[in-house]
Amino acid sequence: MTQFKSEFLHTLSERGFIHQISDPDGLDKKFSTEIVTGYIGYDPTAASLHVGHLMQIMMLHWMQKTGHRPIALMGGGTGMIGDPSFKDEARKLLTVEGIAANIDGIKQKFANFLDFGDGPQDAVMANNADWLLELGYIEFLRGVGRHFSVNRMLSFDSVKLRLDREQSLSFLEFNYMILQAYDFVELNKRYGCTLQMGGSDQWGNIVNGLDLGHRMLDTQFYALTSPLLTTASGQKMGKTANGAVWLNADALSVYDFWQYWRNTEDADVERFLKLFTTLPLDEIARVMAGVATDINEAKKVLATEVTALVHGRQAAQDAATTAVAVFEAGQLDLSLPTIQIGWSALRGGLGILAATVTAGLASSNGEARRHIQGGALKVNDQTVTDEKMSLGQDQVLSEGVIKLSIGKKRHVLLKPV
Ligand SMILES: Nc1ncnc2c1ncn2[C@@H]1O[C@H](COP(=O)(O)OP(=O)(O)OP(=O)(O)O)[C@@H](O)[C@H]1O
Ligand SMILES: N[C@@H](Cc1ccc(O)cc1)C(=O)O
Repeated sequence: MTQFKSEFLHTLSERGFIHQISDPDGLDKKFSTEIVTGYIGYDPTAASLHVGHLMQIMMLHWMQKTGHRPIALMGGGTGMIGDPSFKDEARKLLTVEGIAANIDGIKQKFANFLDFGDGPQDAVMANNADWLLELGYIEFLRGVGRHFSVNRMLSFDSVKLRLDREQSLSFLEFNYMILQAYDFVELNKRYGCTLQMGGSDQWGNIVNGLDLGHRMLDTQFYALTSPLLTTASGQKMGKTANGAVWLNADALSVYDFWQYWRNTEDADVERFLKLFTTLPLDEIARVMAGVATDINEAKKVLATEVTALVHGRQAAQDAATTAVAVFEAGQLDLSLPTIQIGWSALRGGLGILAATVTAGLASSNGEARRHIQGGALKVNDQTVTDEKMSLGQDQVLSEGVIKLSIGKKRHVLLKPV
């Protein structure tokens, strides 16, 4: 591990955030001697950010914690195009209304991690729609486009895959790199920003910005990327069989979010404590020292700390309490994720396959059937063996709900209304 002198790079390095830096010594010196302004961009591709983005948010958080100024950039303009980096096909084009709604959805979470304001170390929220949407085409090509070599743009790994497979890379997508590079220049003009960070898939886009800063402003910019995380078993971090692990509670319940972390593989616990919590390293060492007797305690600390950062301490503690009630005391806990169903559906008899899909515990009847065949599906803690079973009023417990479970850890309450 490189020994950095600045608190920011030292912190990032010892917690496992650094994949690549464009000029490590120069950047270290800069962080040691001045307040640095740096940014990360987030395209509004969904109404919530997911756990993959969390690492990128934590980097901004550490920037501010160590006395620097982070910018969270919403990609209201770049979201109109879609970043082709390492994607094997074009993303679906988002509508203008969809982008606005997604930005509303993802914006709020940043306040849990950053303090926004007008002071020199206060975080800034910007939106590249403010400058990208009003660019004049010819003027832009003459002012910015002339600095880009198509030959070089085609040489980046981020687009190689498409070209090698002879899959189409539209001209629209090909422009993405230039616009992200231009954002860097614009953020420098507006806020004195000299650093761009992102996941390692962003390297190509970021170094294009470095070149453009040099050519247009004769200013040195810096790039810092984090590794793209995979779990110990090789899965892309943040994606589960049921979809992404969203940060917004209306997209994934706080309880399910807590459970995701509680289910961390043993080999990932320490790494994730460093990346996704703000616990000091000596505290993490203390937590890990207890692992020899019970790694589950460390997983609970991880789950509660990450959930507290993302959803607040109270919600995290409630989720932890619910989990204890559900797994350790075997009680029915009414704060489990609950889905309302009509009484009329229940009176007519609700097929177990449809009920499992409605509860979100399977994405299709076929998957629900496989859960039953594997002995994983339970109704009110009783294993279901008959896929023709139907749920009726008899299954409604005194608490007014029917409990559906897959295995020991996924539970949903169906509440007839
Ligand atoms: N597993 C991860 N580890 C670290 N950073 C990640 C991870 N996943 C995503 N990111 C960061 O978040 C940004 C957005 O990622 P990405 O575009 O892959 O997410 P997405 O919108 O959910 O797309 P998709 O589902 O198509 O992969 C990336 O540029 C990357 O920097
Ligand atoms: N390209 C980034 C988002 C981004 C957008 C604009 C920027 O200036 C920087 C980054 C991503 O796909 O995650």
